[in-house]
Amino acid sequence: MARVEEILSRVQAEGDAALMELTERFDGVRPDPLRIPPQRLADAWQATPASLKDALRLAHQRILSFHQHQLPADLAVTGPHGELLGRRWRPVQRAGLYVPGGRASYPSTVLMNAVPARVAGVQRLVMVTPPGPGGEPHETVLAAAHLAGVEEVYRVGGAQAIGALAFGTATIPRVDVISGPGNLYVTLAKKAVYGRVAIDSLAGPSEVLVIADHSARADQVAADLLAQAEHDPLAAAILLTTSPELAAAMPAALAAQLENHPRAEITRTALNDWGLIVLCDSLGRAAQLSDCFAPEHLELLVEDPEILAEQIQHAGAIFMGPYTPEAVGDYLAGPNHTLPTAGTARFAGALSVETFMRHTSLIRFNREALEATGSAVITLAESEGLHSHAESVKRRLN
Ligand SMILES: NC(=O)c1ccc[n+]([C@@H]2O[C@H](COP(=O)([O-])OP(=O)(O)OC[C@H]3O[C@@H](n4cnc5c(N)ncnc54)[C@H](O)[C@@H]3O)[C@@H](O)[C@H]2O)c1
Ligand SMILES: N[C@H](CO)Cc1c[nH]c[nH+]1
Ligand SMILES: [Zn+2]
Repeated sequence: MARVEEILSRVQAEGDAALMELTERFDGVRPDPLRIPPQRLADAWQATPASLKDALRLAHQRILSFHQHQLPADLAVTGPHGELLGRRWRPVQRAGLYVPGGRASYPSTVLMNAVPARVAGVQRLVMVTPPGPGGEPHETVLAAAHLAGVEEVYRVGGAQAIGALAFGTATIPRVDVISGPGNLYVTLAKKAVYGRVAIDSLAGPSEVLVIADHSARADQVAADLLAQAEHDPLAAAILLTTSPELAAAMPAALAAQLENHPRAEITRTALNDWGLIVLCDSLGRAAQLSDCFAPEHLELLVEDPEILAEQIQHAGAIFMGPYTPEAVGDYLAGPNHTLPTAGTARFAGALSVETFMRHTSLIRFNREALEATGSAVITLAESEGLHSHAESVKRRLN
């Protein structure tokens, strides 16, 4: 946090100059100019191989149709005296979309950020993402931005990008909401700027917790654990199982898939530091332990996952049954893959259309309503010692 605060202070004080200098230091590239020309996004889409275009279109379509169901409805309630009480939803004006890009590239996160923002009706989408070693973000990230209708992309990442979106610089506009996942620096920066801007959640290094019984296959459990461990050395991969045979088979199953693994170093570090296999005496006990951790992703590889899911209180997303590897949720199931981590699923949920909206209360009293309730308002105001509050009602009633 001390490092992040130093980065944020520099961005606030020095603006674009700090973005150049910090990106050069952390990403090895001076991003001058910061903005990716809009035509580059269209060109990247044109250059995308047909099979990848099809996969992106399928993901986009499924994510869009799921998020369209999330649009919240306005509320209009008539009180007992005919007074109007309501709640009205409106989009924020500007959204900052963080797309990670340090240890892997995340075109899927472009879609997971941009689709709900567009469904919400946000006017201006400002995407930030770190430049790769060649100086530009990954080609497919740019292509996905084009597909999702994002035109404004800046090649800056890390805490400095979050600072730019929160404070604004000469080039990057200050936004109302920052969404999107990232590593520890990004996540702590979002936490630090919260209050100046809204954020979706603390969606940091990935986590998976698998609850498995005797019906689960060791190789599939291993693949699912490795799939999150490979994101980041700080990723967590935990298995809670009631099957001694499965627990005993796991070390060999993991080792086999780690052989010649292209991301073996990151993955091994994550497993060593944040990996765990726990033998539980019942599925109920496993559910309790899972709730203590409140995982970002919870997989239920058990005979009756729906019954077990009912017992779970805290999880960012629950994946049920043998045909639901967590990876389907990462890419195209439909619900958002940007999810709270580090125990914050106790009080936060997935990025959604509401992330990019806020609601305003509406109240319209008529004379009858004020006459019926005014004396109670006066009594309450006087009990709080707030003279003019009471007066504002009295002057209408008299
Ligand atoms: N929770 C979720 O919903 C979710 C979804 C997708 C990805 N993720 C997570 O997102 C993260 C992506 O991380 P990443 O690193 O690949 O990309 P990233 O874009 O989050 O971070 C890269 C940036 O970190 C900064 N950085 C790196 N080292 C630094 C240092 N020593 N000091 C200051 N800044 C530094 C650099 O500016 C760099 O641009 C992973 O942790 C992954 O698990 C989470
Ligand atoms: N598992 C990540 C969320 O923790 C999301 C993701 C994107 N691409 C692959 N995985
Ligand atoms: Zn993933």
